[in-house]
Amino acid sequence: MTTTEQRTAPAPQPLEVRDLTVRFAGLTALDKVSFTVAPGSIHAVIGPNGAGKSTCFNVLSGVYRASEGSVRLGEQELTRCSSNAIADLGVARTFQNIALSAHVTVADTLLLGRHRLTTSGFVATGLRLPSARREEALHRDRMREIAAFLGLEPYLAHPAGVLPYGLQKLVELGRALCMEPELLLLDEPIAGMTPSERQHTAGVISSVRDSLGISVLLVEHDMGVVMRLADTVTVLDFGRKIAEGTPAQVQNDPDVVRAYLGENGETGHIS
Ligand SMILES: Nc1ncnc2c1ncn2[C@@H]1O[C@H](COP(=O)(O)OP(=O)(O)OP(=O)(O)O)[C@@H](O)[C@H]1O
Repeated sequence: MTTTEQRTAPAPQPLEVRDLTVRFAGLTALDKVSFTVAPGSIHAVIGPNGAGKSTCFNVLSGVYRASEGSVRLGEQELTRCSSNAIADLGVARTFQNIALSAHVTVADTLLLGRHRLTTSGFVATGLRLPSARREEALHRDRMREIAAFLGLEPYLAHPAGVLPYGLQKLVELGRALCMEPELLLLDEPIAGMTPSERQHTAGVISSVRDSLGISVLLVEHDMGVVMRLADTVTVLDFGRKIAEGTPAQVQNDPDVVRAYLGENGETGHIS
């Protein structure tokens, strides 16, 4: 079995966030937040503006350091790991503000996601030794499978940065999937999309769970999509967890309704 194949089916493990606290010069952005992302589930973190969602996301992906608390993927403690080390442990993230190059094809952008799985050394790759060529072919095959899964095959030879925004977001998702993660962190994956792009991407996200068995943690403002996709929803408000449960449970939770009512001053309806 090749290294590539070994990395494609990691045993699913829970992500356990315990008493996560983040302080920025006197402001407590996250206050003892705990939740568990069950293996193979879609877990959403929602909350009004400034609730602490991005801060949480940035700690989980190693961009911010926790002031207190722990984040574990199975037995691995992530809180003191760099972003690269967290990616090596099987956690891939997408970025809200994507910046894909107009000079790099979709295929090469997706292949960037396979970089950390490449085992051939610099010299073998540079000299195009047979072992390096075989490995490259395996990565290209897998990249094509992932592109087909996302519906991106027709665009493989196109420059990524000039595609419509919705397709660029799918390329960004594909780059993360090419890392063969066991946990995918999606930061507002459908923001800025047209209704049909939103529908397609929501379908892709549920297939990531159902067909690939990858756990998904997402931060998303579109409540309709969150309520349709998520198995579990954690609700933050002013850095604290105020509710957690199935979409139906949190939708009817008085604290959640109050938090959103405070924000929009109108209906407090979450849908
Ligand atoms: N790097 C930082 N330095 C100082 N304060 C920060 C920093 N990042 C976030 N904050 C503050 O932490 C709090 C939580 O912000 P965060 O961006 O995590 O909320 P959010 O729920 O993602 O909001 P939004 O939905 O508007 O993106 C806010 O008061 C914000 O101003």
